[in-house]
Amino acid sequence: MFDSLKAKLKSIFKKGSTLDEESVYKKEEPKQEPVVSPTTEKETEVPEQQTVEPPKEVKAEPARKEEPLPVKKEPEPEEKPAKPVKGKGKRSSQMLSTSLLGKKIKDDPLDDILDELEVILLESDVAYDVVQEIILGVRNNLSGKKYSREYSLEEVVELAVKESVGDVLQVNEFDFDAWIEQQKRPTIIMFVGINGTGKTTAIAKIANRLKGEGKSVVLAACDTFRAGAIEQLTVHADRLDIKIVKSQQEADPASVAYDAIEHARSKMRDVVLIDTAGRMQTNNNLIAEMKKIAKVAKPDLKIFVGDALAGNDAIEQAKVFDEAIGVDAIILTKIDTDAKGGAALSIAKTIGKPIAFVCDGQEYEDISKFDADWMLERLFDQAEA
Ligand SMILES: Nc1nc2c(ncn2[C@@H]2O[C@H](COP(=O)(O)OP(=O)(O)OP(=O)(O)O)[C@@H](O)[C@H]2O)c(=O)[nH]1
Repeated sequence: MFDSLKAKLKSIFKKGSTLDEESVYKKEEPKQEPVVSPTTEKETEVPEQQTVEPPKEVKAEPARKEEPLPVKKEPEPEEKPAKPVKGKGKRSSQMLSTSLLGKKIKDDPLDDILDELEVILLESDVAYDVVQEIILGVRNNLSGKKYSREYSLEEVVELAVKESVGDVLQVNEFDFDAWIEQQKRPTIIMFVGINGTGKTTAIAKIANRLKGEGKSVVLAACDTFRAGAIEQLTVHADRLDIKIVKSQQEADPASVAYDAIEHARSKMRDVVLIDTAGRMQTNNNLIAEMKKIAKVAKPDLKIFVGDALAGNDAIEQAKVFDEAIGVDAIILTKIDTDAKGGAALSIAKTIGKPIAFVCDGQEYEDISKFDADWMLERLFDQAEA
Protein backbone atom coordinates (compact mmCIF):
# COMPACT_ATOMS: atom_id res chain seq x y z
CA MET A 1 0.00 0.00 0.00
CA PHE A 2 1.39 3.39 -1.08
CA ASP A 3 4.79 1.71 -1.60
CA SER A 4 6.04 3.98 -4.35
CA LEU A 5 5.07 7.19 -2.55
CA LYS A 6 6.54 5.94 0.74
CA ALA A 7 9.85 5.06 -0.90
CA LYS A 8 10.09 8.42 -2.64
CA LEU A 9 9.27 10.33 0.51
CA LYS A 10 11.90 8.37 2.35
CA SER A 11 14.50 9.47 -0.19
CA ILE A 12 13.49 13.08 0.46
CA PHE A 13 13.92 12.67 4.21
CA LYS A 14 17.39 11.22 3.63
CA LYS A 15 18.28 14.32 1.66
CA GLY A 16 17.43 16.28 4.77
CA SER A 17 20.57 14.90 6.37
CA THR A 18 22.70 16.47 3.65
CA LEU A 19 21.02 19.84 3.91
CA ASP A 20 23.26 22.79 4.52
CA GLU A 21 22.66 24.06 7.95
CA GLU A 22 23.96 27.12 9.61
CA SER A 23 24.76 26.95 13.25
CA VAL A 24 23.35 29.69 15.32
CA TYR A 25 25.46 30.91 18.17
CA LYS A 26 24.79 33.47 20.74
CA LYS A 27 26.45 36.76 20.05
CA GLU A 28 27.72 37.30 23.53
CA GLU A 29 27.89 35.45 26.77
CA PRO A 30 24.46 35.70 28.25
CA LYS A 31 23.92 37.28 31.60
CA GLN A 32 22.05 35.24 34.09
CA GLU A 33 18.67 36.35 32.71
CA PRO A 34 17.27 33.78 30.41
CA VAL A 35 17.14 34.92 26.84
CA VAL A 36 14.07 33.91 24.99
CA SER A 37 14.58 32.99 21.38
CA PRO A 38 12.11 34.46 18.91
CA THR A 39 11.17 30.95 17.96
CA THR A 40 10.57 29.87 21.51
CA GLU A 41 7.06 28.66 21.91
CA LYS A 42 7.23 27.23 25.36
CA GLU A 43 8.90 28.67 28.39
CA THR A 44 9.15 25.33 30.07
CA GLU A 45 12.93 25.53 30.09
CA VAL A 46 12.99 28.87 31.85
CA PRO A 47 13.29 27.37 35.31
CA GLU A 48 16.24 25.34 34.04
CA GLN A 49 17.92 28.38 32.62
CA GLN A 50 17.39 30.25 35.83
CA THR A 51 19.21 27.55 37.69
CA VAL A 52 22.23 28.07 35.46
CA GLU A 53 23.59 29.95 38.44
CA PRO A 54 26.79 28.39 39.76
CA PRO A 55 26.31 25.03 41.31
CA LYS A 56 26.64 24.66 45.03
CA GLU A 57 30.32 23.83 45.13
CA VAL A 58 31.17 27.13 43.48
CA LYS A 59 29.35 28.98 46.22
CA ALA A 60 31.20 27.00 48.75
CA GLU A 61 34.58 28.07 47.38
CA PRO A 62 34.53 31.83 47.03
CA ALA A 63 38.23 32.03 47.92
CA ARG A 64 39.42 30.32 44.76
CA LYS A 65 38.87 33.36 42.69
CA GLU A 66 42.47 33.44 41.51
CA GLU A 67 42.20 30.12 39.74
CA PRO A 68 38.91 30.30 37.96
CA LEU A 69 37.37 27.07 37.09
CA PRO A 70 37.36 26.53 33.39
CA VAL A 71 34.21 28.18 32.26
CA LYS A 72 32.30 25.99 29.95
CA LYS A 73 32.14 27.56 26.54
CA GLU A 74 28.73 26.16 25.94
CA PRO A 75 26.84 26.89 29.08
CA GLU A 76 23.85 27.60 26.99
CA PRO A 77 21.41 24.96 28.06
CA GLU A 78 19.84 23.26 25.11
CA GLU A 79 16.24 22.57 25.73
CA LYS A 80 15.59 18.96 26.54
CA PRO A 81 12.26 18.04 25.10
CA ALA A 82 11.50 14.39 24.87
CA LYS A 83 13.04 12.85 21.78
CA PRO A 84 10.44 12.90 19.07
CA VAL A 85 8.04 10.08 19.23
CA LYS A 86 7.67 9.40 15.57
CA GLY A 87 4.09 9.59 14.67
CA LYS A 88 1.09 10.61 16.57
CA GLY A 89 0.63 14.15 17.63
CA LYS A 90 4.24 15.26 17.25
CA ARG A 91 4.53 18.80 15.90
CA SER A 92 7.66 20.14 14.30
CA SER A 93 7.37 23.20 16.54
CA GLN A 94 8.42 20.91 19.37
CA MET A 95 11.79 20.56 17.67
CA LEU A 96 12.42 24.27 17.68
CA SER A 97 15.37 25.41 19.70
CA THR A 98 14.47 27.36 22.78
CA SER A 99 18.06 28.26 23.47
CA LEU A 100 20.53 30.48 21.71
CA LEU A 101 22.10 27.46 20.12
CA GLY A 102 20.51 25.63 17.28
CA LYS A 103 20.68 25.14 13.58
CA LYS A 104 18.85 26.61 10.67
CA ILE A 105 18.19 25.07 7.30
CA LYS A 106 19.44 27.33 4.56
CA ASP A 107 16.83 28.45 2.07
CA ASP A 108 18.46 27.40 -1.21
CA PRO A 109 18.85 23.71 -0.46
CA LEU A 110 15.40 23.78 1.09
CA ASP A 111 14.02 25.02 -2.23
CA ASP A 112 15.64 22.06 -3.98
CA ILE A 113 14.02 19.65 -1.58
CA LEU A 114 10.63 21.28 -1.96
CA ASP A 115 10.90 21.17 -5.76
CA GLU A 116 11.62 17.48 -5.55
CA LEU A 117 8.76 16.94 -3.11
CA GLU A 118 6.41 18.69 -5.54
CA VAL A 119 7.43 16.36 -8.37
CA ILE A 120 7.03 13.30 -6.17
CA LEU A 121 3.54 14.30 -5.09
CA LEU A 122 2.42 15.14 -8.62
CA GLU A 123 3.82 11.84 -9.90
CA SER A 124 1.83 10.14 -7.18
CA ASP A 125 -1.42 11.62 -8.51
CA VAL A 126 -1.90 14.05 -5.66
CA ALA A 127 -4.19 16.82 -6.92
CA TYR A 128 -2.31 19.99 -7.90
CA ASP A 129 -3.91 22.32 -5.32
CA VAL A 130 -3.26 19.83 -2.56
CA VAL A 131 0.39 19.53 -3.63
CA GLN A 132 0.78 23.31 -3.39
CA GLU A 133 -0.78 23.34 0.03
CA ILE A 134 1.51 20.61 1.29
CA ILE A 135 4.60 22.37 -0.09
CA LEU A 136 3.58 25.66 1.50
CA GLY A 137 3.01 23.91 4.81
CA VAL A 138 6.46 22.29 4.71
CA ARG A 139 8.08 25.60 3.82
CA ASN A 140 6.31 27.33 6.70
CA ASN A 141 7.39 24.56 9.04
CA LEU A 142 11.05 24.72 8.04
CA SER A 143 12.05 28.06 6.61
CA GLY A 144 13.87 30.40 8.95
CA LYS A 145 13.19 28.26 12.01
CA LYS A 146 15.93 27.38 14.43
CA TYR A 147 16.00 23.73 15.40
CA SER A 148 17.36 22.08 18.46
CA ARG A 149 20.64 20.24 17.90
CA GLU A 150 18.99 17.27 19.49
CA TYR A 151 17.34 16.33 16.20
CA SER A 152 18.86 15.35 12.90
CA LEU A 153 17.82 17.35 9.87
CA GLU A 154 16.42 14.12 8.46
CA GLU A 155 14.04 13.94 11.40
CA VAL A 156 13.19 17.61 11.12
CA VAL A 157 12.34 17.36 7.40
CA GLU A 158 10.33 14.17 7.88
CA LEU A 159 8.24 15.65 10.63
CA ALA A 160 7.68 18.89 8.70
CA VAL A 161 6.37 16.92 5.69
CA LYS A 162 4.28 14.63 7.85
CA GLU A 163 2.75 17.56 9.68
CA SER A 164 1.87 19.35 6.47
CA VAL A 165 0.30 16.23 4.96
CA GLY A 166 -1.61 15.70 8.22
CA ASP A 167 -3.01 19.23 8.05
CA VAL A 168 -4.32 18.58 4.54
CA LEU A 169 -5.92 15.29 5.62
CA GLN A 170 -7.55 16.70 8.67
CA VAL A 171 -9.96 18.89 6.75
CA ASN A 172 -12.96 16.83 7.56
CA GLU A 173 -13.44 13.48 9.13
CA PHE A 174 -16.58 11.41 9.34
CA ASP A 175 -17.42 8.96 12.06
CA PHE A 176 -19.90 6.66 10.32
CA ASP A 177 -20.59 4.61 13.45
CA ALA A 178 -21.44 7.65 15.56
CA TRP A 179 -23.50 9.09 12.70
CA ILE A 180 -25.65 6.02 12.16
CA GLU A 181 -26.54 5.76 15.82
CA GLN A 182 -28.23 9.15 15.56
CA GLN A 183 -30.33 8.36 12.51
CA LYS A 184 -33.99 7.46 12.18
CA ARG A 185 -34.90 3.89 11.22
CA PRO A 186 -34.62 2.76 8.55
CA THR A 187 -31.51 4.72 7.69
CA ILE A 188 -31.17 4.91 3.92
CA ILE A 189 -27.74 4.93 2.32
CA MET A 190 -27.21 5.24 -1.41
CA PHE A 191 -23.94 4.23 -3.09
CA VAL A 192 -22.85 5.75 -6.39
CA GLY A 193 -19.78 5.41 -8.59
CA ILE A 194 -18.75 4.18 -11.99
CA ASN A 195 -18.66 0.46 -12.69
CA GLY A 196 -15.88 -1.77 -11.57
CA THR A 197 -14.75 0.49 -8.74
CA GLY A 198 -15.81 -2.02 -6.11
CA LYS A 199 -19.16 -0.50 -5.21
CA THR A 200 -21.03 -3.79 -4.77
CA THR A 201 -18.19 -5.28 -2.74
CA ALA A 202 -18.06 -2.17 -0.55
CA ILE A 203 -21.82 -2.41 0.09
CA ALA A 204 -21.40 -6.03 1.14
CA LYS A 205 -18.58 -5.03 3.50
CA ILE A 206 -20.70 -2.28 5.07
CA ALA A 207 -23.64 -4.70 5.36
CA ASN A 208 -21.42 -7.25 7.10
CA ARG A 209 -20.11 -4.57 9.44
CA LEU A 210 -23.62 -3.35 10.33
CA LYS A 211 -24.82 -6.90 10.85
CA GLY A 212 -21.90 -7.50 13.17
CA GLU A 213 -23.12 -4.56 15.22
CA GLY A 214 -26.53 -6.19 15.54
CA LYS A 215 -28.31 -4.05 12.95
CA SER A 216 -30.79 -5.45 10.46
CA VAL A 217 -29.96 -4.62 6.85
CA VAL A 218 -31.89 -4.65 3.57
CA LEU A 219 -30.05 -4.51 0.25
CA ALA A 220 -31.67 -2.76 -2.72
CA ALA A 221 -30.39 -4.08 -6.06
CA CYS A 222 -30.92 -0.91 -8.09
CA ASP A 223 -28.26 -1.68 -10.70
CA THR A 224 -30.88 -3.04 -13.07
CA PHE A 225 -28.72 -2.03 -16.05
CA ARG A 226 -26.50 -5.08 -15.74
CA ALA A 227 -27.97 -8.50 -14.96
CA GLY A 228 -24.69 -9.63 -13.47
CA ALA A 229 -24.86 -6.86 -10.89
CA ILE A 230 -28.15 -8.19 -9.45
CA GLU A 231 -26.68 -11.68 -9.28
CA GLN A 232 -23.52 -10.42 -7.65
CA LEU A 233 -25.43 -8.59 -4.91
CA THR A 234 -27.65 -11.64 -4.43
CA VAL A 235 -24.58 -13.80 -3.81
CA HIS A 236 -23.46 -11.39 -1.07
CA ALA A 237 -26.97 -11.27 0.43
CA ASP A 238 -27.07 -15.07 0.59
CA ARG A 239 -23.61 -15.35 2.08
CA LEU A 240 -24.35 -12.74 4.70
CA ASP A 241 -27.91 -13.96 5.24
CA ILE A 242 -29.35 -10.54 4.56
CA LYS A 243 -32.63 -9.60 2.85
CA ILE A 244 -32.30 -8.34 -0.72
CA VAL A 245 -35.02 -6.56 -2.69
CA LYS A 246 -34.54 -6.90 -6.43
CA SER A 247 -36.38 -6.88 -9.70
CA GLN A 248 -35.79 -7.92 -13.26
CA GLN A 249 -33.06 -6.46 -15.37
CA GLU A 250 -34.09 -3.11 -16.87
CA ALA A 251 -36.74 -2.52 -14.22
CA ASP A 252 -36.96 1.05 -12.95
CA PRO A 253 -34.20 1.29 -10.34
CA ALA A 254 -36.05 4.00 -8.43
CA SER A 255 -39.01 1.69 -7.96
CA VAL A 256 -36.70 -1.06 -6.64
CA ALA A 257 -35.32 1.43 -4.12
CA TYR A 258 -38.85 2.41 -3.14
CA ASP A 259 -39.85 -1.24 -2.61
CA ALA A 260 -36.75 -1.91 -0.51
CA ILE A 261 -37.47 1.07 1.73
CA GLU A 262 -41.13 0.08 2.11
CA HIS A 263 -40.05 -3.43 3.02
CA ALA A 264 -37.60 -2.08 5.61
CA ARG A 265 -40.27 0.19 7.08
CA SER A 266 -42.87 -2.53 7.36
CA LYS A 267 -40.41 -5.01 8.87
CA MET A 268 -38.78 -2.42 11.16
CA ARG A 269 -35.34 -2.94 9.64
CA ASP A 270 -32.51 -0.64 10.62
CA VAL A 271 -30.66 0.17 7.40
CA VAL A 272 -31.28 0.08 3.64
CA LEU A 273 -28.20 -0.03 1.41
CA ILE A 274 -28.91 0.97 -2.19
CA ASP A 275 -26.63 -0.36 -4.93
CA THR A 276 -26.78 1.65 -8.14
CA ALA A 277 -25.57 1.22 -11.70
CA GLY A 278 -22.11 2.16 -12.84
CA ARG A 279 -21.21 3.09 -16.43
CA MET A 280 -19.18 6.22 -17.07
CA GLN A 281 -19.94 9.30 -15.06
CA THR A 282 -20.25 11.22 -18.32
CA ASN A 283 -23.26 9.13 -19.30
CA ASN A 284 -26.28 11.43 -19.05
CA ASN A 285 -28.72 8.57 -18.60
CA LEU A 286 -26.77 7.36 -15.63
CA ILE A 287 -26.78 10.77 -13.99
CA ALA A 288 -30.52 11.19 -14.65
CA GLU A 289 -31.07 7.74 -13.14
CA MET A 290 -29.07 8.64 -10.01
CA LYS A 291 -31.10 11.83 -9.57
CA LYS A 292 -34.35 9.91 -9.86
CA ILE A 293 -33.29 7.28 -7.31
CA ALA A 294 -32.15 10.02 -4.93
CA LYS A 295 -35.45 11.86 -5.36
CA VAL A 296 -37.53 8.77 -4.63
CA ALA A 297 -35.38 7.19 -1.91
CA LYS A 298 -34.42 10.44 -0.13
CA PRO A 299 -31.25 8.87 1.23
CA ASP A 300 -29.86 10.00 4.57
CA LEU A 301 -26.36 9.50 3.23
CA LYS A 302 -24.97 9.41 -0.32
CA ILE A 303 -21.62 7.71 -0.59
CA PHE A 304 -19.37 7.98 -3.62
CA VAL A 305 -17.31 4.82 -4.12
CA GLY A 306 -14.06 5.48 -5.95
CA ASP A 307 -11.17 3.30 -7.02
CA ALA A 308 -7.97 4.57 -5.40
CA LEU A 309 -6.00 3.36 -8.42
CA ALA A 310 -7.84 5.84 -10.61
CA GLY A 311 -6.01 8.71 -8.88
CA ASN A 312 -7.11 12.08 -10.24
CA ASP A 313 -9.81 10.40 -12.34
CA ALA A 314 -11.51 9.26 -9.14
CA ILE A 315 -11.59 12.90 -8.04
CA GLU A 316 -13.16 13.96 -11.35
CA GLN A 317 -15.78 11.23 -11.06
CA ALA A 318 -16.60 12.27 -7.50
CA LYS A 319 -17.09 15.86 -8.65
CA VAL A 320 -19.63 14.81 -11.28
CA PHE A 321 -21.69 12.74 -8.83
CA ASP A 322 -21.43 15.47 -6.22
CA GLU A 323 -22.77 18.08 -8.63
CA ALA A 324 -25.59 15.77 -9.69
CA ILE A 325 -26.90 14.46 -6.38
CA GLY A 326 -24.65 15.87 -3.64
CA VAL A 327 -22.20 13.36 -2.21
CA ASP A 328 -21.86 13.25 1.60
CA ALA A 329 -18.92 10.91 2.04
CA ILE A 330 -16.44 8.78 0.13
CA ILE A 331 -15.30 5.16 0.19
CA LEU A 332 -11.97 4.53 -1.51
CA THR A 333 -11.47 0.96 -2.68
CA LYS A 334 -8.48 -1.17 -3.77
CA ILE A 335 -6.18 0.82 -1.59
CA ASP A 336 -4.23 -2.43 -1.05
CA THR A 337 -3.03 -2.30 -4.64
CA ASP A 338 -2.51 1.45 -4.78
CA ALA A 339 1.19 2.33 -4.77
CA LYS A 340 0.71 6.05 -5.25
CA GLY A 341 -1.72 7.20 -2.58
CA GLY A 342 -2.69 10.33 -4.53
CA ALA A 343 -6.45 9.85 -4.36
CA ALA A 344 -6.35 9.00 -0.66
CA LEU A 345 -4.28 12.10 0.00
CA SER A 346 -6.28 14.57 -2.01
CA ILE A 347 -9.85 13.49 -2.72
CA ALA A 348 -11.39 14.69 0.54
CA LYS A 349 -9.65 18.05 0.38
CA THR A 350 -10.52 18.58 -3.29
CA ILE A 351 -14.17 17.53 -3.04
CA GLY A 352 -14.65 18.90 0.44
CA LYS A 353 -16.24 15.61 1.55
CA PRO A 354 -14.74 13.16 4.03
CA ILE A 355 -13.42 9.69 3.30
CA ALA A 356 -15.52 7.49 5.55
CA PHE A 357 -13.84 4.16 4.79
CA VAL A 358 -11.05 2.64 2.77
CA CYS A 359 -11.21 -0.91 1.39
CA ASP A 360 -8.02 -2.91 1.21
CA GLY A 361 -8.92 -6.32 -0.13
CA GLN A 362 -11.70 -8.55 -1.33
CA GLU A 363 -12.77 -10.08 1.98
CA TYR A 364 -15.68 -8.70 3.99
CA GLU A 365 -13.34 -7.61 6.75
CA ASP A 366 -11.12 -5.61 4.40
CA ILE A 367 -12.59 -2.24 5.26
CA SER A 368 -11.27 0.37 7.69
CA LYS A 369 -12.44 3.70 8.96
CA PHE A 370 -10.34 6.43 7.46
CA ASP A 371 -8.82 9.29 9.35
CA ALA A 372 -5.66 11.36 9.11
CA ASP A 373 -3.76 9.17 11.59
CA TRP A 374 -4.58 6.03 9.61
CA MET A 375 -3.06 7.55 6.48
CA LEU A 376 -0.07 9.10 8.26
CA GLU A 377 0.78 5.82 9.95
CA ARG A 378 0.86 4.06 6.60
CA LEU A 379 2.76 6.76 4.78
CA PHE A 380 5.34 7.63 7.37
CA ASP A 381 5.67 5.31 10.33
CA GLN A 382 5.65 2.12 8.27
CA ALA A 383 8.16 3.75 5.93
CA GLU A 384 10.70 3.40 8.70
CA ALA A 385 10.25 -0.33 9.05
N1 LIG B 1 -7.82 -5.72 -4.36
C1 LIG B 1 -9.07 -5.27 -4.16
N2 LIG B 1 -10.07 -5.64 -5.00
C2 LIG B 1 -11.29 -5.16 -4.77
C3 LIG B 1 -11.57 -4.29 -3.69
N3 LIG B 1 -12.89 -3.96 -3.74
C4 LIG B 1 -13.40 -4.62 -4.81
N4 LIG B 1 -12.46 -5.34 -5.44
C5 LIG B 1 -12.62 -6.15 -6.65
O1 LIG B 1 -12.92 -5.29 -7.74
C6 LIG B 1 -13.79 -5.94 -8.66
C7 LIG B 1 -15.00 -5.04 -8.92
O2 LIG B 1 -15.74 -4.94 -7.75
P1 LIG B 1 -17.32 -4.74 -7.76
O3 LIG B 1 -17.77 -4.66 -6.36
O4 LIG B 1 -17.96 -5.74 -8.62
O5 LIG B 1 -17.41 -3.35 -8.47
P2 LIG B 1 -18.71 -2.51 -8.85
O6 LIG B 1 -18.33 -1.09 -8.74
O7 LIG B 1 -19.89 -2.97 -8.11
O8 LIG B 1 -18.83 -2.87 -10.36
P3 LIG B 1 -20.15 -2.94 -11.24
O9 LIG B 1 -21.00 -3.98 -10.60
O10 LIG B 1 -19.62 -3.34 -12.58
O11 LIG B 1 -20.74 -1.59 -11.19
C8 LIG B 1 -14.13 -7.26 -8.03
O12 LIG B 1 -13.30 -8.26 -8.58
C9 LIG B 1 -13.80 -7.08 -6.56
O13 LIG B 1 -13.47 -8.29 -5.92
C10 LIG B 1 -10.48 -3.92 -2.82
O14 LIG B 1 -10.61 -3.15 -1.85
N5 LIG B 1 -9.26 -4.45 -3.10
